[in-house]
Amino acid sequence: MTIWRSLRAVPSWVYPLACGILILLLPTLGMGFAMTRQVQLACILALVVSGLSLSLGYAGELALGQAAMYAAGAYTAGLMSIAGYTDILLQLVVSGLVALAVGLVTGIPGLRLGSWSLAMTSFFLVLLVPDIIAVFGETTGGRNGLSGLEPATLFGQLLDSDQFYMVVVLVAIAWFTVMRNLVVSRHGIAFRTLKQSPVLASSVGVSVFRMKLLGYAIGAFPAGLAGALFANIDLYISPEAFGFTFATAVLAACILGGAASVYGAAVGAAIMQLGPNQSADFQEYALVFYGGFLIVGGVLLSGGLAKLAKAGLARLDRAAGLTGAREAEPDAPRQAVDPMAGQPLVVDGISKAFGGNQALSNVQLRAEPGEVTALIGPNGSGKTTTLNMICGFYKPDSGRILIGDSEVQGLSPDRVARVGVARTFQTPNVPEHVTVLEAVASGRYSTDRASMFSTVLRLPRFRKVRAADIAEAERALAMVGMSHLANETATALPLGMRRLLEVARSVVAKPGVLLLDEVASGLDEDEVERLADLIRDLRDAGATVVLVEHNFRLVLSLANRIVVLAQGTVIADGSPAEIEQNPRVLSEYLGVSVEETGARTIADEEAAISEEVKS
Ligand SMILES: Nc1ncnc2c1ncn2[C@@H]1O[C@H](COP(=O)(O)OP(=O)(O)OP(=O)(O)O)[C@@H](O)[C@H]1O
Repeated sequence: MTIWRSLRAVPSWVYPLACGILILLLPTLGMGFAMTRQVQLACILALVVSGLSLSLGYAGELALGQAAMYAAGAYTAGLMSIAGYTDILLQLVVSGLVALAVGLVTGIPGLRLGSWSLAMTSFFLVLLVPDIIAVFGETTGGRNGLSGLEPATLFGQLLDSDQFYMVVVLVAIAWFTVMRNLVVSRHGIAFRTLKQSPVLASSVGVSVFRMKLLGYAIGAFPAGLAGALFANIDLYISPEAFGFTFATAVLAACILGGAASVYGAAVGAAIMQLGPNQSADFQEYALVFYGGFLIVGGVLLSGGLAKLAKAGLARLDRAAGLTGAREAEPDAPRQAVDPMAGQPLVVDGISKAFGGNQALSNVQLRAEPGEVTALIGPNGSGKTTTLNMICGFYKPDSGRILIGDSEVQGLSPDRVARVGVARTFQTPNVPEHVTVLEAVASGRYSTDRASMFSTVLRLPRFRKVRAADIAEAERALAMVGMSHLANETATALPLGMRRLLEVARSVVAKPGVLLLDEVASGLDEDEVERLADLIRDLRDAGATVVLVEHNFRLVLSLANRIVVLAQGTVIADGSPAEIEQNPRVLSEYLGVSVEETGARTIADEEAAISEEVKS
């Protein structure tokens, strides 16, 4: 176990890099031509599969178009070679960019239409590839294939087979480094968040359309690189290599290795290429095999080999005492809340109808910095619709919403988030496979931008933003008393902790307006008390807090101002003392009249009801 601990102390990127270097040296270790050719084909397949991982495993978009982008890359390189541009670096760059362009052009309509459209358009794109190649037969060689390619060169020097092998492996190492850097970054977390919940992603400032398109289009780039390398292996390409069977093989390798895993793509591709693909009989029945595997593997091997490997690692870590199921410490001390620059929120006469259902009519509400404004009302009265309207998930039919001086009605949710609105959800929404610290840091996506370019190259800008993300997330966790849970898996936390995590994620970007949607529901009394203290601290630090809550006693203890909704209209707006005595509120909210109850307040009524429930 000491050995295991020492091995785990080594940074995790060292192992795949060491594997890559070993593969690079295989010819010098005596590996023969036939085998090195298979290794090259495995690297090429791994590049294509890795592109699919990005869009399917990380951005959550099923798209089979990688085969078409692979073809685009191969034919670009092939035509360049015939035209005398044999430099492999030039071919790689141009083929990658052409594939990226194909990804962008084919991804935009598919993603605009939403739902399964990208899966369908990319599926048809793959089916069309042989026909497109045939239509441009004079240039592409049509169904007979493209021959007459010149051997690849590098800086004017002809590459022999060993040197070309090194190029293939180095390109694969370079791409997997890029992929790893992208995934281990705020963009990688944004992809995971998007896959889990587009609503959550947009509420932290991620543009869902842009991010999905980026996932699909960036995934096209390695397919283009793979195509350029493939064209130079046999110096001949034919349309059959890019058909539906290949697309299914890519999908099968992706599922086998684990779609949401950087190196799973390489493992899945290696197994496919060095295993079944070697048999001529298999080639004949490949589609049946892949189809069968996708059905069985999709069910039995969800998460792929990567998931099994992670489970094995976790078990060994536990055995070595490196991690342990840590008990939640609800009484861990909280740090003070940093000053917050809250903005006034004005909801000015918004109305919204869903078909014939008038969910909101002329709703007015105002929330000030340094105050808790509670929004209450019976089920279906329009509280969540009002929050969704403020966040940009619904567009009001009429009326205005102002955050400070900025009008936000009609803006998309990610833009509203960037103006400074943060929220928690009725059911805590936490992405899978991320740590508590990463989940909290994801709330800063719309602040301190670090481009994907600076991220994959680990430029100073990326390092600066990452340091700020970690520092702010640590402060937010200390503020909610969860510092000790920073490295735990976020989804493994109990409900109360996940609610606190959401509060931390909401405040980490110092929002102008903080919307808390039924944040106390499902919590026990101690947890509610702890949460109430936190909300008070946030209020005192200057935050503008809007609290949607059914727990009326909590509302009374926290709110500076209460707005009561019933059937989509504001029926009362005032201080807790005023609202508590308001006869209309009493009758609408609890369905009792003042005559029946004497001069009792809502809190009394709630207490009486909960007594009845207990007995
Ligand atoms: N997307 C939608 N499509 C159609 N109707 C909707 C939609 N969202 C909300 N509604 C309707 O709008 C009205 C207000 O619902 P809303 O969820 O805002 O109420 P609420 O006060 O938040 O209720 P609860 O306390 O149960 O969460 C309801 O009649 C609901 O059916």
